[in-house]
Amino acid sequence: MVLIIDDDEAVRTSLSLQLKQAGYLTVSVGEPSEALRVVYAHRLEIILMDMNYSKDTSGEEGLRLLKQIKNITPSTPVILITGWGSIPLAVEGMKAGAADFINKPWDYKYLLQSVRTAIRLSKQVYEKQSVSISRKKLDQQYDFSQIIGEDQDFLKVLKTIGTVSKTNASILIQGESGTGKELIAEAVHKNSQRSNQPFVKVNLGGIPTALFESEMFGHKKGAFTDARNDRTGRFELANRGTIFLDEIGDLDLSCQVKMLRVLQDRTFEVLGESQKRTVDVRVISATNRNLQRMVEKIEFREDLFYRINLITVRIPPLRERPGDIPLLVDYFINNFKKIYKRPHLIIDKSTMGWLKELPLPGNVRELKNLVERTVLVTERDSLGVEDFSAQLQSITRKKGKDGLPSVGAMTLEEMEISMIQKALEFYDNNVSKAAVALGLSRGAFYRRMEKYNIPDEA
Ligand SMILES: Nc1ncnc2c1ncn2[C@@H]1O[C@H](COP(=O)(O)OP(=O)(O)OP(=O)(O)O)[C@@H](O)[C@H]1O
Repeated sequence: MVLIIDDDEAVRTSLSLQLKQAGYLTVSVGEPSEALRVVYAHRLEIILMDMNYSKDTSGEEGLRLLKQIKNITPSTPVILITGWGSIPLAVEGMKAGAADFINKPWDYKYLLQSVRTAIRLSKQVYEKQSVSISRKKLDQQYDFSQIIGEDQDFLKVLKTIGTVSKTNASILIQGESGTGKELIAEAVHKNSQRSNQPFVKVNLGGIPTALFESEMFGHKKGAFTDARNDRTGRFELANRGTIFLDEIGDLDLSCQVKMLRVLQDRTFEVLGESQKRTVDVRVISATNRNLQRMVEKIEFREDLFYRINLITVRIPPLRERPGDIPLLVDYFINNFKKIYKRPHLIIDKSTMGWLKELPLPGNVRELKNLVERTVLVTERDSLGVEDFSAQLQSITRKKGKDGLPSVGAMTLEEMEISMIQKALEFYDNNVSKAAVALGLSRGAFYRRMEKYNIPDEA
């Protein structure tokens, strides 16, 4: 798919028409924030983008957007298109990673040639990289023993974290729910020089704002009414080791300031104590939200964003790496053989093929739960499509007396994702109608779509 970004509707329409005629699928947007949403949600062949989005004709906005895109998806080629083309801007754009630079009004033939060349070159680079990343080689260098996957995009993630694990660089792990963010964070720690020191996980989404400081920095007895004893904060517990800040996108603005302070100078104050304490931690953060977009909407502090993402990795959702599904299923089955003492469990090839086609919005976690439930419920050792599909239905359709799935069948988040997808399907991707049906405003509905990376197909 080709993404076209231009604030001029006429340009979007004519580019889209010309590319469609040449056989490309296109999606067009009018402003940078929308563009980033598409970049996060889709795998794109190429991006064609304007350099100016307001009255300012310096091309600065375009350069900023280009850098953001390259940060998210370095391998996707980007062609810059502008009516104010100038050599210095072209040079700046190429330096920032653009594949080509075209002036408006463009020549149709040249445009197509440029698009084709950029796509071909990026494929060649991709293939070269594919050859160079081998799972075997990575396993010789690093300990990724609990992590299954051979997809090239996934291996790129492993290669990056392997390379940076020995440094103290802060890492931001982005990915949908259940893609293995925590597993990757643990692997960074395991492969670092801090591996013998603590790895402390904090679920920031689960800490009420009022308790944030006491939880993160600790308190002295009597610091506030309920402080009956001294308490050690998470940062101190992680001293000399790694702190894993999960769901960092859920932190509210007041807590973000406090987090920024400790991350900036590695000092903090225990509640009820006036002296500052120093801590030595490596910081790994994770989120399934689009932080870049939150920064634009002033929901996430830009300074904190830059502080946590010296290195960013995006774990591809399972639907982008279906080839890993059989490997994961085999791995889970082998584990369950031991755990449930069923040494003869097997799955035939056609069942594996069927599993590969499943949408699995809950990613690896959903697949693991599905396999486990099927193993538990099926008495036969040979597991077939009907056994898995019965369990799938039991998640999506089995209702308790009260009309809800049975407890343990689904997490609240999985239910929310399923309901949003169902409403979109029912209303033929009409977001307004789907939002009303679920009792949400359009904005709130979009925020959830973005949170769960549900693409806007309208
Ligand atoms: N590549 C993988 N190989 C083996 N197991 C995996 C892999 N990825 C994920 N898992 C397993 O799937 C489950 C979910 O993984 P994890 O908790 O790391 O996901 P997450 O992205 O942190 O999820 P959330 O965003 O909901 O916190 C875990 O049981 C984990 O061990």
